[in-house]
Amino acid sequence: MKAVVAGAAGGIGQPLSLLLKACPLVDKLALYDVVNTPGVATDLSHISSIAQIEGFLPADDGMKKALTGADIVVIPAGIPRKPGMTRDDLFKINAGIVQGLIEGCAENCPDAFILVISNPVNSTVPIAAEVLKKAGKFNPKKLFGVTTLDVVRAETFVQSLTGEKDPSKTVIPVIGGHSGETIVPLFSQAKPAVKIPEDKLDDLTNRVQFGGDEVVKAKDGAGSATLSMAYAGYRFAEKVMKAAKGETGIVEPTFVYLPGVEGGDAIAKETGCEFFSVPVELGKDGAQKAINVLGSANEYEKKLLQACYEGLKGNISKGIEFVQNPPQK
Ligand SMILES: NC(=O)c1ccc[n+]([C@@H]2O[C@H](COP(=O)([O-])OP(=O)(O)OC[C@H]3O[C@@H](n4cnc5c(N)ncnc54)[C@H](O)[C@@H]3O)[C@@H](O)[C@H]2O)c1
Ligand SMILES: O=C(O)C[C@H](O)C(=O)O
Repeated sequence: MKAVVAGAAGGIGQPLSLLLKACPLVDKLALYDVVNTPGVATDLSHISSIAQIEGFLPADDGMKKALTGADIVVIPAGIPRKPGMTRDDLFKINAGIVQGLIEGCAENCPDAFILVISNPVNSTVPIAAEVLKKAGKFNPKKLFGVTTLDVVRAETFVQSLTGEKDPSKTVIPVIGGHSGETIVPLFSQAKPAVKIPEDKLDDLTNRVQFGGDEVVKAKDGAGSATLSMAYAGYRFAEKVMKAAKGETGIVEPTFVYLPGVEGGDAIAKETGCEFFSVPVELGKDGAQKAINVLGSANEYEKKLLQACYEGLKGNISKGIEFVQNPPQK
C-alpha cells in the first residue's frame, strides 16, 4: 500500500503524515508539498515503523515521483481560514491548488483512492470530479470528500448527554456537506439511541455545524483545525485502506458523487444534489454503497436538510463551473 500526502508540510499534513508513518497498513509513504518536505520526511524516517518514507518538492518532477504507484492520495493542501472568513473565501486560492494536484493524480495514479480535505470541500470535490472526467479517469467510487471531522465532533459533543466513557462508541450519521448549515447531524439516528432534551438540541446541532469556527476563533489568526483534522483524516484513510484489503462491514459518512455509487441515484433525486455526504459502505474498490438515511430524519432534521440543499447546490455548481468555464486570467 503506497500512501501519498499532498500538502504534507502543513498544519494538517505533518500530523497526518505521522499517523500514516505509524500505520502498519502502509508500506510506502510519499510526502509532497511546495515547501519543507525533505525535512519532514527525514524527521519521520527515524521512526521504526514499516512504511518507507520519501519527501518530494515540485522541482525535478517531484509531484510525478510522489504520485506514481500511489494506492491512496490524501490532500490537505491549501490555505486555511482566519477569523471572519468563510470556507468559500478559500475558493479563489484552493480551487486552483486542488485542480493542479488532481491533474497530477489523473496523469500519474488514476486508480488511486483520492481523499480531499482542502476547503471548501463542497466545491473542491466537484472540481476534482470534473478534472478527472476531463482526463477520462473519473472513478466515482474512489473520490471522497473527507467529512469525518464533523462526525468526530458530533460524537464528542453529544458525550455530555450520553455519559458514554468512549465517545467514539456512539455512531451518529452526519450528512450533507462540510460548511455551516450544509452540515446536518442526525442525532435521531444515533446508535445506541440518545435522548436529547429539547432545550439542548439547537445548541448541540449548532456546535457541530459551526465547530470549525470555534477552532478558528481560538487559534486567533493562526489557522484552523489541524490536529483534530489529522486524526479524522487518518481515521477515514485507515477505513478506506482496511476495506481495500478486504475487511467488510466498514461504513463512514463521506462526500461522494452520488450517481456513481450504488444506491446514490435515489438520494441525488431526493436532495437535488449530485454530491452529498451520506454513510457509505466501503469495499475493495472504494465506495460500494450509499446508504439512504434521509427517510428516517425527524421533522427538526428535515428542516435542517432543506437549508442544507439550498446552500450545497450553489457550492457544487461553483466547483463544476470553475473547471468547465475557467475564469479569465
Ligand atoms: N475537510 C475538513 O474537515 C478540513 C478540516 C480542517 C482544515 N481543512 C482544510 O485543509 C486545508 C489545509 O489546512 P492546514 O491548516 O493544514 O493549512 P496549512 O497552511 O498549515 O498547510 C497547507 C499546506 O499546503 C501546502 N500547499 C500549498 N499549495 C500546494 C500545492 N500546490 N501542492 C502541494 N502542497 C501545497 C502548503 O505549502 C502548506 O504546507 C485548508 O484548506 C483547510 O481549510 C479541511
Ligand atoms: O473550519 C475550517 O475552516 C476548517 C475545517 O473545515 C473545520 O471544520 O474545522
